[in-house]
Amino acid sequence: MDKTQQDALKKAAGIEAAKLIENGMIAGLGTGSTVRFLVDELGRRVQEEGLTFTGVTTSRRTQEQAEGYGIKIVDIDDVDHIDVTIDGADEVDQNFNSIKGGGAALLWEKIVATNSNKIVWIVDESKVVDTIGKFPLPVEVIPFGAGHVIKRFEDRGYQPTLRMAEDGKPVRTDENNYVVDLHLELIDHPQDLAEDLINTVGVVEHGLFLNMVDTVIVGDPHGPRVMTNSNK
Ligand SMILES: O=C(CO)[C@H](O)[C@H](O)COP(=O)(O)O
Repeated sequence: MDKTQQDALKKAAGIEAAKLIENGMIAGLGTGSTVRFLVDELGRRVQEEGLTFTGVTTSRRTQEQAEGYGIKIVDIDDVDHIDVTIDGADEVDQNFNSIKGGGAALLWEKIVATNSNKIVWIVDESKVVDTIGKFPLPVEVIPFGAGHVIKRFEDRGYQPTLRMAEDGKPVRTDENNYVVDLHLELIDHPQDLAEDLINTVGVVEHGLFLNMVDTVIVGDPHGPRVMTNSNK
């Protein structure tokens, strides 16, 4: 699949998901290129159809895009609930285990998702896999002592790399932390890995989102299809 085809599938999933947002809702808005299409469509509905809703965003990038359309964005601590969060994902398997954080927004994404009544992900079909792990697993790490955390990951065979920006400096998250990507190829025991990572001092959060999502809208050449998680 080339990028144009992939973008068309991302866009179709984003437009489909935008239908879930109704007047008066509080909606979590994710991060990434698929979510950009979602926010474009929500912006269109706000401007052309008079849709009114309040957004909580998972990154400053999404906040800027949404506010550009006149969508009201508030701080997560200014709302007592989030009706639904719509976000992208990097990989998702049939058990609804997923890797997120390709866009370095995993920490806010997990906080917003954890505080949402319903979680929806929008992906193109290439993101649906048998077993997660081919996509490098992002881990958000405190800069102080990050070299030692990376060394620990190396010792455990996780094949870590510090994510670098185009300016040659480490990528910084919205919380000013680093992102370390683990090149694991196959994650057979995601729960064990998640526990190991979160118990490593210096790790703030990891990109394993295990059985959190309710619905995945998959951009498919035959039209968006829905995967529903009945085991959550
Ligand atoms: O987790 C994310 C950002 O941290 C994104 O949702 C994920 O990387 C998918 O991005 P895209 O829609 O660009 O493929």
